[in-house]
Amino acid sequence: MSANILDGKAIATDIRQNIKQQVQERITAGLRPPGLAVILLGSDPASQVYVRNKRRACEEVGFKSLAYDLPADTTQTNLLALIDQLNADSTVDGILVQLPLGKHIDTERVVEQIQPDKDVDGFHPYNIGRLTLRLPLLRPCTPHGVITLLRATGQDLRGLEAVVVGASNIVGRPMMLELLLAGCTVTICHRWTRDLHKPISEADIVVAAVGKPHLIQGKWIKPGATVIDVGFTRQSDGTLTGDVEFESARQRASWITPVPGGVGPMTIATLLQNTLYATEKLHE
Ligand SMILES: Nc1nc2c(c(=O)[nH]1)N[C@@H](CN(C=O)c1ccc(C(=O)N[C@@H](CCC(=O)O)C(=O)O)cc1)CN2
Ligand SMILES: [Mg+2]
Repeated sequence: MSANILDGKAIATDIRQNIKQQVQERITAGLRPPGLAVILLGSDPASQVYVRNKRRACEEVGFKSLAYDLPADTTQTNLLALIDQLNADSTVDGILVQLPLGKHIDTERVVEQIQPDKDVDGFHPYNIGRLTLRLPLLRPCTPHGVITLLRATGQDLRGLEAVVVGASNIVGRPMMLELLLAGCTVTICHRWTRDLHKPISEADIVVAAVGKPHLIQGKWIKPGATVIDVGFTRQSDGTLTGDVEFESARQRASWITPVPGGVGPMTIATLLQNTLYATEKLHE
């Protein structure tokens, strides 16, 4: 068996095209474009790339993009004051602070300063609480993007056994909640999990979100399973490697995401969906 490739890049392109059309319809109807403010502290090269891609994506679909590039030593007080200013700006529908932040900043405090109806990353405790209670509003982009990919396989997700490897606040934990909401039976593995092999070998869906190249061996995958690789590590030769042994997993799975071009592009497409949702459903 050789798995079908779940082409996140192509699916994300379709989503972006669809959003662009909806924005054009808004403009034609005399409505304002959605506005997204993206805040970057410092000059971490990877964060700079992600932020540049987010701003480009905004411009491409016709959103108003507000860019705030602040020095690495910006104080928490000044960052909170900028967020307050954006919270009060009625042309801003979404506010995003690129993570990770420096050690002198309390990330949770910063995230909580963003008004929940403008929290297009879906990281605010209010939005995570809503997702936990089956009342989602703004949902974390990468996990919700993974659900979009799983839906694209055409499978009924209800009753499937899903394993999430990695329990981060950005991906693993909200991924567990999204899969639960979709009707899966979910197991979450983390740094203290003693045996990864057993739950993975029984899973219909494996979502790997650790950031350790080839942590998940291809021979562990249950034949016919769907494998979603959220991890990406840049190797010394510049290539990107996922958490899953791609070639051997591909021989057993029915669907698998590539790295790059799988989950990554879905994160930004979902961010655009969240911003449009905030504009139309939360601010009008
Ligand atoms: N405020 C936030 N910070 C961070 C988030 C987030 O969702 N919100 N997620 C990650 C970084 N991230 C977006 O910010 C992100 C990471 C990777 C990709 C992506 O497209 N990956 C490509 C490969 C990119 C490459 O060549 O390096 C892929 O997998 O195809 C998009 C967004 C942490 N911070
Ligand atoms: Mg910190």
